[in-house]
Amino acid sequence: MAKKIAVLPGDGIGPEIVAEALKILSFLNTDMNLDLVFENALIGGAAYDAFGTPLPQITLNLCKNADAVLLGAVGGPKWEPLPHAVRPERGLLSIRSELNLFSNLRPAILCPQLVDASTLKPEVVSGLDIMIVRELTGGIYFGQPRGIRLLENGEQQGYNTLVYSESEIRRIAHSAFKTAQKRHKKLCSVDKANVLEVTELWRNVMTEVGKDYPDVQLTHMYVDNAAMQLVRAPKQFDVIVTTNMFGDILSDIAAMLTGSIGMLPSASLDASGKGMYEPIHGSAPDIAGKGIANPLATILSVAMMLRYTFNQPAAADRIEQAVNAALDAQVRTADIHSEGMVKVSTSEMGDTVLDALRRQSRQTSLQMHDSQSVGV
Ligand SMILES: NC(=O)c1ccc[n+]([C@@H]2O[C@H](COP(=O)([O-])OP(=O)(O)OC[C@H]3O[C@@H](n4cnc5c(N)ncnc54)[C@H](O)[C@@H]3O)[C@@H](O)[C@H]2O)c1
Ligand SMILES: CC(C)[C@H](C(=O)O)[C@@H](O)C(=O)O
Ligand SMILES: [Mg+2]
Repeated sequence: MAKKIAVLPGDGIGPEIVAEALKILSFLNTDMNLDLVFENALIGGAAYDAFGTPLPQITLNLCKNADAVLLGAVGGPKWEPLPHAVRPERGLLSIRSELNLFSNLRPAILCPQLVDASTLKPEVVSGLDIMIVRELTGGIYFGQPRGIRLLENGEQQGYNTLVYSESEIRRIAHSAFKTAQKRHKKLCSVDKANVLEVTELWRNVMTEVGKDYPDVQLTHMYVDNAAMQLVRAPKQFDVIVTTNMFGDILSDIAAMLTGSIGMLPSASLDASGKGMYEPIHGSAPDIAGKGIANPLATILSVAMMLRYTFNQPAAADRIEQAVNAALDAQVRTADIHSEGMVKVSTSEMGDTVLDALRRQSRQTSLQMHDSQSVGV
């Protein structure tokens, strides 16, 4: 049976980068008989403008009935005056929560061609390959109570609540340990257990779950130190597991180690492996509509979709190889451009990746032809 992908372009550069990712996915769908079908829906500010809510029921139903979701980005200055409950960002939080996408994988990999684009010295970053596992449906993003209230003395007070239950910590811990087992078996849990009781519980549960994974070396680090260590010596990390808000911040830091926030993809998974795939960056209002956004984070998110939800590692490998080939061809969007490279637009970058995929197909059919000829 065909597998359905819900496509939510969102706001700002969202539609521009999703269009490039769909070029790639549609080509592979035909080339590799993946049997995928696509259906679009509105989310974020675009949904608010059409329906008065950032997550309309029709979008939610589509996503619940889909096998995977591809999302661009949401938000922008146009919707900033709105009350929080209907802001574009709340649509994104609601879909993550409604689909139970508690495990957010954010790989920070430095492509060798972009060593010069990294903010760090080559010897500090070359070969960088770390995975941030961010808890995505709990913590301060969702804790109640929240709001802004009027105090008796007449001043306003803003408040949010950082809460984690043992079961929420335990499930992200298992997800992180399993991720580490498939990599270099090193897991660093990042918290603020010296100050926040909730993350003392986080640390205790991580340690307890760690007993089920004796092959994984577990360490703990405070978040302020982790931010510093990511910039000082990022290759000390293999897998990092952390809370919703700390993961949000640390992944933007890690993005710059890879050259640009436009390079970092993500997978947000539920317990069954169903997932939503999106770049970690936002709607980039400052460059929206200019055709200069980097689509590679979204294209690489599609590779994660093929690997994690559709169990198509060969198709995922092809995308990653094609992205490498595009970088080898020295084309660069503005955010990763450096002297001597060819500056390209969003769609030209997508086309270059597509050309590389086409070349792979031709090479494969030539090889098949050659081996058949030899057989004759
Ligand atoms: N997942 C999401 O949908 C998501 C993530 C982050 C921020 N946001 C929202 O996006 C809006 C803008 O937020 P922000 O400016 O803080 O963060 P942002 O990630 O949108 O942009 C930060 C900077 O990075 C640049 N940038 C981002 N993506 C890029 C790309 N693909 N190619 C080249 N440059 C890129 C932007 O031009 C900007 O200078 C806000 O409304 C915010 O809430 C949404
Ligand atoms: C837009 C916002 C809700 C979102 C988050 O904080 O999770 C974004 O920053 C991200 O990293 O996906
Ligand atoms: Mg973020």
